[in-house]
Amino acid sequence: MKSVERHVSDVLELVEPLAPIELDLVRAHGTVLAESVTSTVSLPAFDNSSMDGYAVVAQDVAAASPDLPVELPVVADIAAGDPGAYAIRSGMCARIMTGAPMPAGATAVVPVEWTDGGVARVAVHRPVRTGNAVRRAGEDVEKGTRVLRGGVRIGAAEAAVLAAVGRKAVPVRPRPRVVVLSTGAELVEPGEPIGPGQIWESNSYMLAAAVLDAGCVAYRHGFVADDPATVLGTLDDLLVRADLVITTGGVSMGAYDVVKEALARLGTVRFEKVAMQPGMPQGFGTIGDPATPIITLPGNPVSAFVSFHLFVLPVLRRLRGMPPEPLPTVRARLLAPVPSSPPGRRSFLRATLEYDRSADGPGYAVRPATRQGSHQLSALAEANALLVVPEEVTELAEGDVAEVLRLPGTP
Ligand SMILES: Nc1nc2c(c(=O)[nH]1)N[C@H]1C(S)=C(S)[C@@H](COP(=O)(O)OP(=O)(O)OC[C@H]3O[C@@H](n4cnc5c(N)ncnc54)[C@H](O)[C@@H]3O)O[C@H]1N2
Ligand code: MOO
Repeated sequence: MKSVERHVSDVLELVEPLAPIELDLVRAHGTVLAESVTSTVSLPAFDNSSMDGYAVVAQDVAAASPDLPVELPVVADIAAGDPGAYAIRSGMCARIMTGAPMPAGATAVVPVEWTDGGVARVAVHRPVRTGNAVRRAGEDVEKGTRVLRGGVRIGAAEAAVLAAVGRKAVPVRPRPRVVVLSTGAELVEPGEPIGPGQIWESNSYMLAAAVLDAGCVAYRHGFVADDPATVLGTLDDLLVRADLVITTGGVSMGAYDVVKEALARLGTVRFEKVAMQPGMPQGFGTIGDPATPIITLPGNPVSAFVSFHLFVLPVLRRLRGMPPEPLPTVRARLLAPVPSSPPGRRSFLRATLEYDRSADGPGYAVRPATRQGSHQLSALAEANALLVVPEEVTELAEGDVAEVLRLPGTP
C-alpha cells in the first residue's frame, strides 16, 4: 500500500498556483497576494501629533510646574486634515489635535491634560521631552520599502496596510473554485422524505463547508446516482466552473463503484490504496480538456473528512499560492488508551485536544473518541483533532505521548 506522504506529494503534482488577477481591495479579502507590495509613500507621510494638546518648543516649558506654569500665546489652531502650513517660534505655541500636522519649529506636544486648555493663551503645568507625542514621518513605513510579502493571505491587518499606503487594487491569486459531487443510489437530499435503505446525503454539505473554511469557493452539486454515463456527463457540465473537482463515494471494491468505473476508463485518473485508516481507497488525476484536477474521496463520511484534511487541503493551499503545509501538529498525552489500530496502516482517530495543567507539568492532553467507525459522524462533530497512530503501532496506553493534528477552526 502507498504511504500517506507519497499520496500527498502525488496529489500536489496535480496543481500549480492559480494565475494572478487584479482585485479591488474590498474583494481581495481572503485571497493571497501574488507579489510583494512596496510602498510609494512614507507612513506617516508628515510629522503629526499623537495627542490633543499644544505644539511647543520643548525648552520653553522645561521649567513648567503646577505651581509655576509657563504661559504661552496660542498663535494657531490645527485640526487633523488642516492643509495649512503653520510655523511657531520659541515663546509661542499652537493648539493641535491628534493626527494634525506639526507646525514647523515645534519640537514636542504638551497633552491638553497638562495645561489649562486655554484658547488664546495657555498655561502649561508640566515640562515635555523633545519629541513628546510626535509621530515622525516614515517611522511606520519608509517610502520604497516592502509592506507585505507575496504569499500572504489578505486579512484585516493586510487590508489596513494596503489601504494606508494608498493601494486600491492588488494582484492576488483568486479563491480556487471547487466543485463537490457525491455519488450513490442510496442518497436523498436532506429535507426530502426518505425510503427503506436510503440515507440523507451529508458528504457534499461537509465538503462544501470545508472548502469554504479553506478560503475557496464551493459549488455543491449535490449527488448523482450510480450510473457511469450520468457521472461523466455531470462532471463534464461542471468542469467549466472548476479549478478542482472533489467527488465522494464509488471508489472501493463494490459492484456499483461508479466513480472508479467511469473514470478508470479515461486513463487519466489513478485509483489506489493508501496505508491509512480511515480513508484507504483514494483516486486522483485529471479530467476534460483543458485538464481539470480531480480528487476522488471514499464515500464513508469520516473517511471523506479525514482524506480532505490530509490530501485536499494542501492542494487548495498550493492553488492559492500558499505553501502546501499539513495540518498543524502538537504532541499530547493520552487521557485514554487506544485498544487497537490496524498494523501497517496509519490511524487518524477523532479526538479532543485540550491544554492540560496536570501535576506532570502543563502540556496538551488528548482523548480519543469512543466511536471510531468511518460512518460515525457524531464523534467527528465532537472532535477538534486527529490523533495519529503510526503504522507500526497497534495500541497505545493512557499516558503515552502521541502526535495530534489540529483540525482547522479550533482554538
Ligand atoms: N470489499 C471491500 N469493501 C470495502 C472496502 C474494501 O477494501 N473492500 N473498503 C471499505 C472502505 S475502507 C471504504 S472507505 C469504503 C469506500 O467506499 P466507496 O468510496 O466506494 O463509497 P460508497 O460505497 O459509495 O459508500 C460508502 C459508505 O458511505 C456512505 N456514503 C457514500 N456517500 C455518501 C454521502 N454523500 N453522504 C452520506 N453517506 C455517504 C454510503 O452510504 C456507504 O455506507 O468502502 C469499504 N468497503
Ligand atoms: O478506510 Mo475506509 O476509509 O475505513 O472507511
